[in-house]
Amino acid sequence: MFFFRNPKFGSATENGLHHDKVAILDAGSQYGKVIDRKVRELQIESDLLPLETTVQEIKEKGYKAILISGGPNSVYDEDAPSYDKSLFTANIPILGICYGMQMINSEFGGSVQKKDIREDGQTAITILEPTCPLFSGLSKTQNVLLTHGDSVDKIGEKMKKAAVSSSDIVAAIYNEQMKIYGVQFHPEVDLTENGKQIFSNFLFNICGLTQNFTMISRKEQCVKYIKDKVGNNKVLLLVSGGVDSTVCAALLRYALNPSKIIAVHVDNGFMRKDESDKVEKSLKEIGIDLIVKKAFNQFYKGTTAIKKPGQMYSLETPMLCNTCNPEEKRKIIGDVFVKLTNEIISEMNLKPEEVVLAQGTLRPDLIESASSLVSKNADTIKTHHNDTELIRQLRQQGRVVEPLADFHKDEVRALGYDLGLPAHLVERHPFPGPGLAIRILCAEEPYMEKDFAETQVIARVIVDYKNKLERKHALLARVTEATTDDEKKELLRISSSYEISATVLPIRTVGVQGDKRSYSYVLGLSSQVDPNWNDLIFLAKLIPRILHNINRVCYVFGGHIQFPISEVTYTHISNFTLSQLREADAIANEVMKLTGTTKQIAQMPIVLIPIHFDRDPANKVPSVQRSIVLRPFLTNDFMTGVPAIPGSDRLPLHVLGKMVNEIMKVEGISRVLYDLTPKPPGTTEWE
Ligand SMILES: Nc1ncnc2c1ncn2[C@@H]1O[C@H](COP(=O)(O)OP(=O)(O)OP(=O)(O)O)[C@@H](O)[C@H]1O
Ligand SMILES: O=c1[nH]c(=O)c2[nH+]cn([C@@H]3O[C@H](COP(=O)(O)O)[C@@H](O)[C@H]3O)c2[nH]1
Ligand SMILES: NC(=O)CC[C@H](N)C(=O)O
Ligand SMILES: [Mg+2]
Repeated sequence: MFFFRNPKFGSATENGLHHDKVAILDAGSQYGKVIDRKVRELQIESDLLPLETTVQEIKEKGYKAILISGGPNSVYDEDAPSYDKSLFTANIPILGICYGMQMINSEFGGSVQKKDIREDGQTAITILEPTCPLFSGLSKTQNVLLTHGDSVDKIGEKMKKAAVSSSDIVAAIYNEQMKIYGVQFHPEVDLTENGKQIFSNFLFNICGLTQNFTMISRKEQCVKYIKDKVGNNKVLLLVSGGVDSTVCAALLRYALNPSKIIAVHVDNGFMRKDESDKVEKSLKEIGIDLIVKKAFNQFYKGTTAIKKPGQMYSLETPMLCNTCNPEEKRKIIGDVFVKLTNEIISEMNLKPEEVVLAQGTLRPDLIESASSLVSKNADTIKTHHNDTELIRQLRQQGRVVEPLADFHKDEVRALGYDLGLPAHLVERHPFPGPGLAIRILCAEEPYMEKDFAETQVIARVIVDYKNKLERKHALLARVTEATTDDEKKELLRISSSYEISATVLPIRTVGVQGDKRSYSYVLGLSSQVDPNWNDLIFLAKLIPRILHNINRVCYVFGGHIQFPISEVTYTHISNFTLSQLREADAIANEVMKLTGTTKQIAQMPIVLIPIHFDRDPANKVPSVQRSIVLRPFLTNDFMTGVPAIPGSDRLPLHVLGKMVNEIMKVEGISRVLYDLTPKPPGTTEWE
């Protein structure tokens, strides 16, 4: 079976020494490749293998330790992915992460259950066993990333509880003699502050591995890969002007004769204000002449064939301009990109079989799209435009060149500098290929399921905790049972200081919880006085933990929201909505540029949502007003991240105030919102 180890990157080393190797068994985590990366950063060779890999194979191939990743499934489900049960008696040290820990616990006779509390985001855990070798050298309290809905209930026989979360959920288990360890949190991501130390404790102190694996220069690996893949063909490179495609262009230039490279920029009509002109100029500066293809109509009226679950055949979607479903929008856009490249090839009188397609695809694009290139068990969080069905078919034919497919954004930037690219290109904020089209939240009717009303009530109990406690509100237990004593104290303090309103918005956005896609409501918080931002950040972390159908929490500027919201403004991608969003996006970016804020923030999606606030529900005339969301986001590798806190060095309040005031002047804008949600549970983009 073709699996995982990216064959193009082999396992070559410079020093020719024997290496201790680690097997990473993949249960479908969003972070499998991040585990691999962290292990390699510690100079240990690793291979990402399917979860069902047998102990025999692991032994034959000489792996000295096993890491089991997280994954979207539940161990108690009948269709949970299978694995070799003798893993745990094979005398090979094991570290199970999240789903991996839940597997260990069940295997040792313990129980794993879906609890009322979910934990998604950075949380403090307490180490109960200071002598546990996994936590050697660490202080009692650790900030870690948790993202799970299932939790260990009864601890497995022979296992000892090593740590608990602030919600008193088991955070680590172990058996020191058997060298078997499980952590509910994710030591591989940046949001686990001492993750590297934990890996180092496991790999060196517990497994006794030797640190001597050095990869050959990644630049040289890329060059070899490009030469092999392109061979005697020409290469048509899709250049958005973003970081990845610019670095990819520079790599192709470094590896190939320029006459072999056709660089195409597509102006799909969803770019930012004046973006395509700027891209053409800046690529010229680094010696790349772009063919610019204007194709607004092709995208706007684009369709694609999609096979839905239960359907026998693929059916053609409606046109993009009539489509609301974000996954369908993404698939149409991705496929139109491919159709366009075919047109360009024939316009240039080239033979399709003599041209390969190059893209600046990165590791997270493939992980989130659940590409079989990276995992068999992963859930699709969102289909990136550069990994749609048509692209997958071309890949199978060996016609796609993606030298950066094993990289994360921060690694691409390092390579960009290595190739001599200027900082203003390397440090650009990412901008998704489908552009503004996936930042216009389209809707024809409100999303209000059976749970809408109850969710609204519980959200109010949370933000008005003090009063609801005094009046012994009927749904109080939903909050008290899901919170710790410290959190209850915080809620009491916050709700005593000033009045915060909570309004569920009848729209859906995409998120990621426990390695699974979520697609659910947004909660808007509002207040008459200026908010305390740290309190709001606390609420934004807590609320999705109690209300799992809320995957995003925003602050809504402009005083208390006047009425509950039960309608949406009919919204599709159109010239008008595009121009509204383009204007708001240009304002936010200009303010960031003028105030030197751009480099303090990793990315700042600006999103148009079909919500008209403060509208008397008695008014039956359809609304034409919409709102704008700001999403200032901090991250390195885009797999996890946190919102920038207003008033911090990252985003001074006067800068934010200026953005909000200016955006409110855009025609047809009702209010401006600020997305306070970490990833997980909210992804960077809303769709
Ligand atoms: N407008 C476009 N024209 C041509 N190619 C595009 C366009 N948008 C995206 N692509 C292709 O899709 C790939 C993935 O897009 P993505 O946004 O992830 O990367 P990028 O635009 O190169 O960098 P960044 O993540 O910094 O925006 C690009 O590398 C490029 O090959
Ligand atoms: O080229 C792209 N095509 C896409 O379809 C796409 N979707 C998300 N993104 C970018 O990926 C990063 C992670 O995004 P999320 O946290 O929203 O999943 C962020 O940087 C997003 O902007 C895309 N880039
Ligand atoms: N990230 C994970 O591995 C999640 C495991 C399991 N699906 C849960 O939600 O608990
Ligand atoms: Mg881009």
